[in-house]
Amino acid sequence: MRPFDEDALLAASGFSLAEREAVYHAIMTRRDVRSQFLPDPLPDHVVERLLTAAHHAPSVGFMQPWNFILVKSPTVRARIQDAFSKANEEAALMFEGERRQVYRSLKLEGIVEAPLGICVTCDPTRSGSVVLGRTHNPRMDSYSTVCAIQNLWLAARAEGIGIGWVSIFREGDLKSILGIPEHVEVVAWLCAGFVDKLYDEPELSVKGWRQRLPLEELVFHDGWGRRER
Ligand SMILES: Cc1cc2c(cc1C)N(C[C@H](O)[C@H](O)[C@H](O)COP(=O)(O)O)c1[nH]c(=O)[nH]c(=O)c1N2
Repeated sequence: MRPFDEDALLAASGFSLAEREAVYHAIMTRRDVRSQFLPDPLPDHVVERLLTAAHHAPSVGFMQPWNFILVKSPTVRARIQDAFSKANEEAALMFEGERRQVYRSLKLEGIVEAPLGICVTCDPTRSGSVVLGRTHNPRMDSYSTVCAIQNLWLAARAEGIGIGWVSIFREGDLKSILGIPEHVEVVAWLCAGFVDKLYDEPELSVKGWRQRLPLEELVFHDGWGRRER
């Protein structure tokens, strides 16, 4: 049994205290960015670091189903924003009354403001039809792609780059604008750009849309709903 002594745990991790704190700092201060993007272009070598972080994510059967479509073209980004606007109007109508008003007041994308868009896709055919670990749940390839996105998001935080995930689209619109093959899934449109400030808390929480749930309500022991240890 490992001792629960903090110094021993740290020594066993192979991380210095500062390194460990840096990991948690990136996790706790990462934010979804919609409107604080600076216009400066992102240097290619920094984008390369973000993509390398993404590419080191875990993936089911090590299938690495992702692709990253880097979109700098303002014209293409304007078309993507049109696709968002159409879907966002449909989305607004799904909320009732005052909630619809609040929804309409939220800024939910920075597609044109951010100097780089990254469309992250998942190719379910990447390593044949039978994939180790995906045999009984085909969604595992999408989950793997989401792991890559989270790696990129955290690396971006450490680089002073904000990321905003936009998902309010009809997938077919993005596919036709970007020429994505039918069998490939669009997982995310990420807005990326330098930021000089970030919200301390999720913007949706600051703006009263929804608050963070207490962790203890979400943790069960030895079965669904069991809160006692
Ligand atoms: C799969 C997925 C899809 C979306 C998001 C996230 C994820 C994980 N988020 C961002 C989301 O609103 C945000 O993560 C939460 O509000 C928590 O805030 P922080 O990320 O901690 O700042 C998001 N935000 C937004 O403004 N427009 C969007 O379309 C989406 N879509």
